[in-house]
Amino acid sequence: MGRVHIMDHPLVRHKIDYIRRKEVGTKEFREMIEEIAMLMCYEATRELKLADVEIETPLCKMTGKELAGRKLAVVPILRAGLGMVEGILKMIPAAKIGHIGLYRDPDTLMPVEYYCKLPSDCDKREVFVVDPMLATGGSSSEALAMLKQKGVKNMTFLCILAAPEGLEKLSKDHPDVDIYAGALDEKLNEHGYIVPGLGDAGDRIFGTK
Ligand SMILES: O=c1ccn([C@@H]2O[C@H](COP(=O)(O)O)[C@@H](O)[C@H]2O)c(=O)[nH]1
Ligand SMILES: O=P(O)(O)OP(=O)(O)O
Ligand SMILES: [Mg+2]
Repeated sequence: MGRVHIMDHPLVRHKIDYIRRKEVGTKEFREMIEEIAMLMCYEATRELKLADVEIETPLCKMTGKELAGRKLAVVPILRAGLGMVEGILKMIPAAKIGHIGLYRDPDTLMPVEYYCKLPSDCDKREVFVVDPMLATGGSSSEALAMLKQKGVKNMTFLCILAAPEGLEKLSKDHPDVDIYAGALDEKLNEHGYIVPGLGDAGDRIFGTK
């Protein structure tokens, strides 16, 4: 059964509540999304497997540890997920990157697919799927389903803000996937926006509004 982890680190909380402010501009918003993603990645990789490795320090030989097991991939849901990629790569620089393009139809709130390009060996990798906003859960649930169709079995989903509705849908549709959320907000409004939220993450990251 996948687990839901709501971050409780003071740095994450401080940074999230900072960028919620409507006066925070594109440059600062983008930089802080990256920093939050980096901190969340640190937590979400806690259970990666290690193996022994023989090394030599300037003083002596020792048995050290190195990452072992499955290789990693990061898959942002376009566009907004792109804002989290650099932060995650700071922690796991060797990860490969796939892209899933989904936009949310403004009337139906249903996800519409427009792009999918994944590493060819994605099915053998541990995949971190990222989108800053888990609102209705439609986009992230669809993205995870697309990845499962390509044979991916090991996935973790990371978002910066989650609404209760999205968390419920995603954990019901994909009970095998661990979910990490920077903060859990109160509700969705009638347009499917997270409240209190931070607005449209894609527009704030790319300055398109
Ligand atoms: O407050 C919000 C809510 C949503 N978004 C964008 O929508 C999708 C996720 O919406 P779902 O309803 O969960 O499919 C996400 O990719 C965001 O780009 C937002 O920016 N702000
Ligand atoms: O989910 P949307 O429609 O908000 O997409 P984008 O991330 O491109 O703003
Ligand atoms: Mg958007």
